[in-house]
Amino acid sequence: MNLTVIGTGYVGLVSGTCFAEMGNTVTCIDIDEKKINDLKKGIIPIYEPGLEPMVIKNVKNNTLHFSTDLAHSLKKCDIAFIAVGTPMGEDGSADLQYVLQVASDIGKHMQQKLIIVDKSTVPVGTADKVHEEIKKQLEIRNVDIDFEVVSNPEFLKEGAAISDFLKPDRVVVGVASKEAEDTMRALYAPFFRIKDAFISMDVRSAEMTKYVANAMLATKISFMNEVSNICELVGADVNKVRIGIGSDSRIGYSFIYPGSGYGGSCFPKDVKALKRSAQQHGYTPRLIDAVEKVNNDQKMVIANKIVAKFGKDLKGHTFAIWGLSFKPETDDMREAPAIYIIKALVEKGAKIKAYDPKAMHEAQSFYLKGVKDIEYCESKYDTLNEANAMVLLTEWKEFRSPDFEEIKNRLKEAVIFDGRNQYSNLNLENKGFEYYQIGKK
Ligand SMILES: NC(=O)c1ccc[n+]([C@@H]2O[C@H](COP(=O)([O-])OP(=O)(O)OC[C@H]3O[C@@H](n4cnc5c(N)ncnc54)[C@H](O)[C@@H]3O)[C@@H](O)[C@H]2O)c1
Ligand SMILES: O=c1ccn([C@@H]2O[C@H](COP(=O)(O)OP(=O)(O)O[C@H]3O[C@H](CO)[C@@H](O)[C@H](O)[C@H]3O)[C@@H](O)[C@H]2O)c(=O)[nH]1
Repeated sequence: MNLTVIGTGYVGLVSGTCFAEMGNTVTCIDIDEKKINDLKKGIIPIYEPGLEPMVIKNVKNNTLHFSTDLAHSLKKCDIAFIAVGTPMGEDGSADLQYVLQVASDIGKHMQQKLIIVDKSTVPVGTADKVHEEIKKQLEIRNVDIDFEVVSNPEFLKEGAAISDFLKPDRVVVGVASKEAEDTMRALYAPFFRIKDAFISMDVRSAEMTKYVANAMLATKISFMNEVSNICELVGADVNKVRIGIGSDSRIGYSFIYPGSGYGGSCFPKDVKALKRSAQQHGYTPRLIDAVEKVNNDQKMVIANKIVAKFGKDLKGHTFAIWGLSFKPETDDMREAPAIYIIKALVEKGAKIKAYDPKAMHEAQSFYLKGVKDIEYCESKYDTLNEANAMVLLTEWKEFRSPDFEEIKNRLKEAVIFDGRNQYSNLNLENKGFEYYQIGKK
């Protein structure tokens, strides 16, 4: 098929590349000219394992193209995907301005029958708004072209985006016609070599499914974080409790890791948007509200432990931060707990020495820009010199089994704050460390 993917960010670039990999001819469109020019030169704007070689291969094979010219791409197109951002608006609801701008652009330029697929995460009812906007533009042009708006929310995780897209647990598609369903089924058929996981439903239910999936996962995390705080008070070990409950197949092990709270470009904004949607319909969501509140507090648990150990005034103290991105295997720092924790420590007078395998540029140039007293180091060990403690915030693989003798030799005091419980099994106290983790005293 000939596909146009509009919005070449995490979702658009990964989806477009994977569709090309499966034999389709794809044009990825963006309004960011620099991004498109870079991509044409083989420069990939994000770090995502496996993405770069796949982009380069498909560009070489002429199956993947990058352009800013939507009108041209729509001339020969069977399906157009909308994959632009839906950031948090001022009142917490999803900001639809980019989605509706794209709808308007499609309406201005489409030439023949088209399926428009909404891949961005959007509130229930957005497909109707996209439909209206396209229809409005067609009426202005005084043309009558057949089209359908389909919902196809994306469930990929950053850091594992390529494998999630190529081997999805399921593909959810919201359609109004059998024809659109058949086309979407044919597009995704090559992704289901082992087991058919294509789920079709009505458009509104598909739109809702995306928010509910993210809110459910966020709920599991906040629940475990709340449990971790109780564990500390009653003298239990959350790491053992996690294994104890996860072994029940009804509960399962996934997404019950306690830590410094969930971050990223999705959970924080999508939980808020679902809450806002409910409120707009006159319902006060209590559980979803609590999920958000627990998460906001959880980001500060490690900072509070540091204050409890070193005092409220952290002047003259230096902390070695290991990990800045919101999770491992990505350079994405959107809503990363590290932003909040570092700012809280600096506000109390502390100096920071930070290292992250991939996210230092993002931190320096944007997310922690202007925050004084941060030194970015070339390696994890370089952060430790003159530091009062090491603070682990992202569980990158290279942090998993470090040389603890080296850590002890370099630190001023042998103190570790572990915001992701990476070393909970290692008996660091026996190695001479004062060790603080989440959910165990
Ligand atoms: N990042 C994820 O892991 C993930 C996973 C699943 C779903 N989602 C959802 O997918 C959507 C996109 O997220 P993202 O992380 O890829 O966003 P992103 O910010 O990385 O990328 C969005 C891109 O859209 C471009 N854009 C904006 N307006 C445009 C226009 N009028 N025409 C063409 N391009 C335009 C921007 O320049 C940008 O490159 C969001 O709704 C998000 O919630 C994201
Ligand atoms: O047990 C866990 C699992 C995750 N996290 C945190 O939760 C956040 C989100 O992690 P993850 O879900 O792995 O990454 P995302 O890339 O944000 O992916 C989520 O958000 C995407 C965007 O909507 C969805 O497509 C994915 O299905 C959904 O997992 C991160 O800060 C993690 O550290 C925990 O604290 N404990």
